[in-house]
Order: sequence, then C-alpha cells, then structure tokens
Amino acid sequence: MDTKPIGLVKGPAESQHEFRFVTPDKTRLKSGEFVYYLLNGRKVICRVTKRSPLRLYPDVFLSKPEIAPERIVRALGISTSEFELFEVKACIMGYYDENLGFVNPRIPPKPGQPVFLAEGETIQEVLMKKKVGEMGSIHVGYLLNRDEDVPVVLDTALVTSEHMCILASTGSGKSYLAGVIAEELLKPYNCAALLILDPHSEYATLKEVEGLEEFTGNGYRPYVRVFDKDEIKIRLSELEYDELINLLPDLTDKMEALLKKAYDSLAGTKFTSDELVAKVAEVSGDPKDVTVKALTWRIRRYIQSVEVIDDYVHMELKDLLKPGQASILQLSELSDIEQQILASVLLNRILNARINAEKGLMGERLEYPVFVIIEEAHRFASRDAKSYNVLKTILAEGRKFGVGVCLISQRPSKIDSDILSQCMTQIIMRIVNPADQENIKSSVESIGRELIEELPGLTKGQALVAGVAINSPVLVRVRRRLTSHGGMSKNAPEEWQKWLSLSREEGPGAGVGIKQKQRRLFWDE
Ligand SMILES: Nc1ncnc2c1ncn2[C@@H]1O[C@H](COP(=O)(O)OP(=O)(O)OP(=O)(O)O)[C@@H](O)[C@H]1O
Repeated sequence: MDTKPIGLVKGPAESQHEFRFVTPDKTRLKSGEFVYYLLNGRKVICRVTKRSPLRLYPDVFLSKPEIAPERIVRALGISTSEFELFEVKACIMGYYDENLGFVNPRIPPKPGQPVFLAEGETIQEVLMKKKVGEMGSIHVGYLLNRDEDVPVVLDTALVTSEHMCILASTGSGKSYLAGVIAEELLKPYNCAALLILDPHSEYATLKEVEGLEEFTGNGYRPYVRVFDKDEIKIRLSELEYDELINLLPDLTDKMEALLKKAYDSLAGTKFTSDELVAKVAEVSGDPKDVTVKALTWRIRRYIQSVEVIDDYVHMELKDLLKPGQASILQLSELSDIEQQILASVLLNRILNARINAEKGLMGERLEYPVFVIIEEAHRFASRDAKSYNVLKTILAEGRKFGVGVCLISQRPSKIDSDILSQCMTQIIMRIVNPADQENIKSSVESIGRELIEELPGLTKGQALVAGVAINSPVLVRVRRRLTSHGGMSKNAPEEWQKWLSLSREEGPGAGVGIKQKQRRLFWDE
C-alpha cells in the first residue's frame, strides 16, 4: 500500500467528528472508503462520506462530445490538474488501543495535515472486533471498495445476543448471505445452537457442512437436521388462549366465554382436542346448548384438521437446539396462520426454557444460548401476525436470557419498527422501494444518511454492514458460500432447452419416460 499522503486537510475541522481534505486522486476515494491521519503516532481511521470536484470544466469546454475537455485545457496552455482536484468529507472513527480497544480521540486533524489511504491491515485492526477464524467470529466477506481482500468479520457474541437483521429487495442475496452466516456459526470456532425458520425451503443444502473439512476440528463435526411438514408439530395444550381463539373463526362472546372457562380449567394439563370438547360441554352445564354445539363444531373443523397441531406429539426443544447443530424447519407447506402459530408457540417455549435455565426454575430448560434465523420476517413480525407479541418480547428481553434472533426480510416497512430498532447489527443490501428506505432510515440509527444513499446502487451480493458487531459501518462484498445455495435463481431458457433436448432424445410419444428423466434432471442433480 502506498505510504504517500493521498490528500491534505482543508481549513479547520467542522466538528470533532468531521473534516474536509483536498486530493488529486480521481478514483480511490469513494464514499465508504477509509483514510487516516496521525495523532501522536497513532493512525486515526476516518470514513469518507462525500466527494465533490473543486472546480468544474466550463460548460463550453463540454460542447463537443468528440473532443475531451483535457485537450481544450491543454490547447489553452492551462494545467489540467487545476480541474482535477476533489474535496473529500471524512468522518472520524477512531484508533485502536491495546488496552482500551476502539477509541474516538475527539481531536480532528489540523489544516494542512496529511491524510493517507488506510491499509487493509489497519482497517481490520481498528474496525473489526474479531479476526477471521478467531473464537466467536463471523467472516461475512471483504471490503467492497478494495481490490485486495480485506476481510469483514463480525463478533458472534454481539450478533447473537443483540439480534441482527438482513434487509434487502428480493433477489439481492439475503438468503445467500444468511447461508454464509449459518456456515460461520457452524464452524468449530462458534459451534452454535441454531434454528432456522425456512418458509421457502432454501436452507436444507446446509446439510453439506457435515461432509466438509472446513467445519471439523478437535473432534467436532456439525450436525444439520432438516424437519419437513410431517415432523413439525406443536401440542394443542401448548397454545396460549389467544392463539387458540385465533384459530377459531366467528366466535360469539358467549362462545369465547365458554372456551375461556374450559381452557382455564384444563390449564397446566396436556389436554387433547377431545378433552377440550368434553370440557366445553361440562362447563356449560348443558351439552345440548347451541353455543356448545357451534363451538364443538369449530374445534373439530379448525383444530383437529390443522396438521401442525397435534394432541400428543411435539418437538422436543433439546432435539431442536443443541450446540453444533442447525435445525431447519421447512415451513413451505404450512399456511401463513400455521406458520405464525408455530413460530409463536416455539419461540415462547424457547424463551421460557432459557428463563427457567437462567433462573434455576422448574420446567423445560435449555442450558445454553440459542440463535434463531427467521426468513420472511415481515410475516412473523408485523403487528397483525400471531407471533408478533413473542417476537417483541424476545427482541426486547432475549438478550438477558441468551435468545438471539436474525430477521430477514424484503419488506422491512411491514416489520414493526419497535422490533426492527432492537436489531443491533444491521445488514442492508440493495433496497429500491422508497417506503422501505424510509423505514430503514428511521429505525436504523447507526447508519449515516450518506451510506443509506448508497443502497440503491449496490448489486447482488453487496451489503452495508453496521451496528454493534463492528466498529464502523462498512460496505462488503459477501464471501462465497462453502455449501450450495438452495435459493438459486432459476435459469429458465437453460432448463427449457434441457427439457426439449431430452424430449427429442426420447422421441414422440415417450411422455412417461420424459417425465421420469425430467424429474431426475431437476431434483436429483
Ligand atoms: N454473494 C453472492 N455471490 C454469488 N451469487 C450470489 C450472491 N448473493 C446472491 N447470489 C445469487 O443471487 C441469486 C439471489 O440470491 P438470494 O436467493 O440470496 O436472494 P434473496 O434476496 O434471498 O431473494 P428472495 O427475497 O427472493 O428470497 C441466487 O441465484 C444466488 O445464487
């Protein structure tokens, strides 16, 4: 890296946090790049926030597109360097002190003081709380503006305790990145207890980690368990009263009162739907009453027919959540309501099990912190979702009990802002929708306006990472996945042509053979 200054400080600093410098550099000092100045021999890292030309070519020099303005300037005997100076605004981040960690000196540089482009090593030392492969680290990718690979690494402890969100328009690479984070969490330097709510069945490919060398060490090998629809069960008696009435449509006040009485007298037992029906009849005092009949019909029609709710079977938390294991719940075949109720019941049980373990209380316990990745989070975290209340509680209080959440969404404006603002690490990729951009500006305070403006210009696999798990917001190109990505965009023309060439091979009338081959082609490859 060049150790010559890249610019000189212009005038007195605007505040303790910001200053401007002048540079002839035409290409390197983009918004989001890092520079430094020296303070008592220490390198104080600053982030470039804006760059503007100091002097523009007169319009008349630009009137003939076939003649470059530099040629006109030279023909007039003026130096082109006069027109090639830029003013750059920089925001002071701080320096790294071995004892104190990251320190903001609050002493801006003096006018005329040199400014240098920060070396990758300095950026890592000052801005990253962890190094690649260090215990408790998540290597998400590399700095976007650099040709050399400057790793961007997050602090797992802060990501998992203070929650995270990944927000972007569809197709920007959210689930690819979430896969990278899940891989990191399953590495031997993390051994996470991870649960993934996967409404599009995109994460099953993480199972490949079990056979990869990179994930083993000191006798450790991660385990990935994929639960499909038939294995995803919650017991009826685990439902809160509110969740129960949410499942039953058009309840009259009388029906609700009856159900509440029956529910309360069964509370604490592992009751079945038949027992609930019997209890409704019993507490009413008149089993032939029309309200009893109407309520019984609803319980049979709307609870006994919902596959995810079972009288006896439920998923054991200890099977779902273990250090070194990822459990992937494939929810694609469940209705929205079933998904929300499942999330609500499961998250409630997880939180209670952690509270029991931390406070030494009786009941179901989980003895270690857990991390839950929730795809399509707007479905679970909007105010009208049945899982809203428990998510709100976990986002507010989960930190104390070791329940961390990663919310992933392409519609952040639909996520309640109280919930979003509790995600203390934010990864934001390309966002085009203005309502979503506004929502991010208001709920994600740590990101400056100038960085938010970069969001529409990001391309697939590029992200803005900010928050507690890193010392400064940075622009990142996401690293390559070690496992395959389950949510690959389909290449339709390629698949159409494969299908046709197969059907030609088989010849006309070979419909059954074509179907079999086609199935093999699309699903087994
Ligand atoms: N960092 C990356 N490197 C290489 N390919 C990537 C990267 N990120 C995303 N892609 C590719 O871009 C496509 C879309 O990515 P992905 O499925 O992660 O998007 P998404 O934001 O989750 O979309 P959706 O909201 O529709 O689920 C996929 O084909 C994926 O393989």
